[in-house]
Amino acid sequence: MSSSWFWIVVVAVVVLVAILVSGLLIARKRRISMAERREVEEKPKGGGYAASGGISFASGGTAVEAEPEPSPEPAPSPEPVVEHPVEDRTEVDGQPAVGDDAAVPRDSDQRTVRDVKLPEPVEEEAPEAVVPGTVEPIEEIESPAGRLERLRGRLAKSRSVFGQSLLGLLGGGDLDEDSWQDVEDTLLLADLGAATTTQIVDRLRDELNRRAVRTSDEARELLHEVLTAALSTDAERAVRALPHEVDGKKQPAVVLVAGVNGTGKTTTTGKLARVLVAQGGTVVLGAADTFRAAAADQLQTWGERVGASVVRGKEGADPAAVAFDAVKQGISEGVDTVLIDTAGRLHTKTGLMDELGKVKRVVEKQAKVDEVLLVLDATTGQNGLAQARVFGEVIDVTGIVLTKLDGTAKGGIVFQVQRELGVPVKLVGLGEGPDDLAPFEPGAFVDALLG
Ligand SMILES: Nc1nc2c(ncn2[C@@H]2O[C@H](COP(=O)(O)OP(=O)(O)OP(=O)(O)O)[C@@H](O)[C@H]2O)c(=O)[nH]1
Repeated sequence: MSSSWFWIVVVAVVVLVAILVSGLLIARKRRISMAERREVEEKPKGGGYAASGGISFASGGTAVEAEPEPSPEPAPSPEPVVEHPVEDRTEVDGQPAVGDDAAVPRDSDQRTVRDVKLPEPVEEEAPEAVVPGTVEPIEEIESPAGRLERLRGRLAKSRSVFGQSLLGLLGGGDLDEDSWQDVEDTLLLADLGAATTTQIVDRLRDELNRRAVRTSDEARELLHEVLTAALSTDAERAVRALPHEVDGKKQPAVVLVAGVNGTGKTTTTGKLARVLVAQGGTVVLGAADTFRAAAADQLQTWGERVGASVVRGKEGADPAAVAFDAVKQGISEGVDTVLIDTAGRLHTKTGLMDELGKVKRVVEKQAKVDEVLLVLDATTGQNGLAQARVFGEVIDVTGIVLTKLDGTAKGGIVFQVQRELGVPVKLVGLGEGPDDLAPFEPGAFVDALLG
């Protein structure tokens, strides 16, 4: 019994020792595996790749002065970073967020031309000048160079839709049929008319292939050349408004200004008088618009302003009689130019159109009409062309004045008017101001269109 108890105690001790030893081994094994795992977790992310600094972003526009990025680390990043316009953005933590570009344009350069307000040209204060024979001081006229600069600014509207889209299309090199269709549409939308558009597109296609145009500068040069050529004419663009001699006696130049209502005849007559007087000429203004009393008053104001005498009749008087009197006075005073402002008339009213023919015939009883300027409002587009055709049948139009070019994105009407009427555009009206009249020069005009 005692020996059996002895063996039971021995076996129990052996089992206890075995359990203790294996428990120790398992515990040790577990400690090692946990320690190893901690080691793996402590490895740097990215498989051990360590960048030397933060990623630098730069805006696409003008370079902004670099500033070190604020960092939680004591040592600032050596890499320059671009200032980040946080206040302009939707997110508040200063970090890029998905889609935030779509919500807020970060780069002001991305704004379209339409959003930009063009600065008005700075008006220089005109010094006073005195016309010989008058005591009234009159304003000095802006130089022709200044007026051309104004043309550039005023045509900016046309430029944004016309020049820029054409340059965009052509500057890209080889054009597919869709792109050529876009070029054609742009020209038609700018009122160049079907015939002129076809001519210009054909020419552009030929030249684009021949010259292998690749850059926007080359495209601009080509466009400039083709458009200028489409505007050129053999006809004289000078306004015939200077005196000449008849039988050894000075004869004033007679200029008749015609057009439908509201195109800007009176304003153009006044502006023209201003240019002539500023060049030292003497002018008589004939207010042959006897339908609208205000028109004669308007011309009278212009006369006082520029130092020209005005001949006017009673309201409803025969316009031909007023025109006759104006020329008579001009001859007797020995002035250089007689400018006759006629009444606006609808080109569809045969009676009024006939009357215009009569004005010319009556005036020519004493002096030749040297220039018949037809004033067309550029904003009326194709309608202006229809007017011009009818006027051309009644009186011999010798020059076109295209007014209100400042108010239209369709400067292209110039091309059509000249091509279809065979009459040169001589002057362009660019606003209501006294100096907003400029000579028409194809090169300068195309320059302004293309920007
Ligand atoms: N923006 C702009 N306005 C112009 C231009 N030329 C004339 N105007 C304005 O067009 C309006 C009509 O001008 P008028 O000179 O009275 O026109 P009109 O042809 O004599 O008019 P009627 O006597 O009614 O036949 C006026 O408000 C002018 O200031 C121009 O080149 N640009």
